[in-house]
Amino acid sequence: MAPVAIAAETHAPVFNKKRDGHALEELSDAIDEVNILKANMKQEEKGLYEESEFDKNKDKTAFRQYEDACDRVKNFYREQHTKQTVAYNLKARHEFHSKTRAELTVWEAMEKLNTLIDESDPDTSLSQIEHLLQSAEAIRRDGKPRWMQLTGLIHDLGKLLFFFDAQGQWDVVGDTFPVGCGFDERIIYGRESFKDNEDFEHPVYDTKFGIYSPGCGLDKVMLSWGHDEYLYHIAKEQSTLPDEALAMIRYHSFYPWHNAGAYHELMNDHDKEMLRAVKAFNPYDLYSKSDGIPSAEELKPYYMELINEYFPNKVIRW
Ligand SMILES: O[C@H]1[C@H](O)[C@@H](O)[C@H](O)[C@@H](O)[C@H]1O
Ligand SMILES: [Fe+2]
Ligand SMILES: [Fe+2]
Repeated sequence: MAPVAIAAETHAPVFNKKRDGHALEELSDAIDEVNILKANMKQEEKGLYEESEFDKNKDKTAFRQYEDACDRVKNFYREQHTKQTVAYNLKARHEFHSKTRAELTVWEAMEKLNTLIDESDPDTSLSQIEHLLQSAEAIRRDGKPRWMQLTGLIHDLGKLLFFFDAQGQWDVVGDTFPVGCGFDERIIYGRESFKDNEDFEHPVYDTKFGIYSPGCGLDKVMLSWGHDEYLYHIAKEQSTLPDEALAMIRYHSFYPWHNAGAYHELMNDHDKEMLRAVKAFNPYDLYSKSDGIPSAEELKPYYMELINEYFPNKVIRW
């Protein structure tokens, strides 16, 4: 018997490159399509303030332990609390409004951020794109509104500042606090950590209301300059995100306010409503840091659609 006939009788799986290669390609295209459809399936949306499942099983005592933090974090805050002054704040705001630093899509901005490791953060050493996707995915899994999922995805994009006008990380990352009124004990490492700041014990800037007045509203208050303030201005001008989203962006690092209850006497009625929104956002930012690492490539189609929904111009002026 000829060898060819034996192969045919035993049905040996002979790979035919032309025929089978094509079938494999089609199969892999079909799998890609199913994945994209799955990612795009719109879930039932829950309300912003509806009870959340997300942080129920998180050990909250495992986060933000600043007394036990490493020197990298302690040194960061010593420098930040020394250099964030009224004078610097005015200068940084002026510089911000004076030019466009770059033109990038939201996704390109996320990719650019990928090399930055945040020195102020005791809870994660992941790259920023991973942290952004973790936050967005936690919000999405909980069925929260689409605009909030997008807010999770972009909330730290202001850290791009580091690649533009920043003087280090101290004017980009870390918790925020007001300048121009008294440094509150509830800021990380307390008042003592401001002793080398030129505004410390200043006759106006370091008094309870300083340059502000009771109930004046946080819009009038200069928060220390960094990623929140920077992205807030960009999102306010270039997106259609609602006020709650803008507040989540502007105040998410203002822990002395949203977490420790400081500076409440500066709030107006609108701020009281916004405080609820910021508090609803916070667990997804903080506790998602211990979740698994999401795959940017797989999630990209879903989030691209969200980005296009709220940023009418594809290219953002940074
Ligand atoms: O270290 C972190 C980090 O920089 C975050 O992006 C910021 O939002 C937090 O407030 C801060 O504690
Ligand atoms: Fe942040
Ligand atoms: Fe964050």
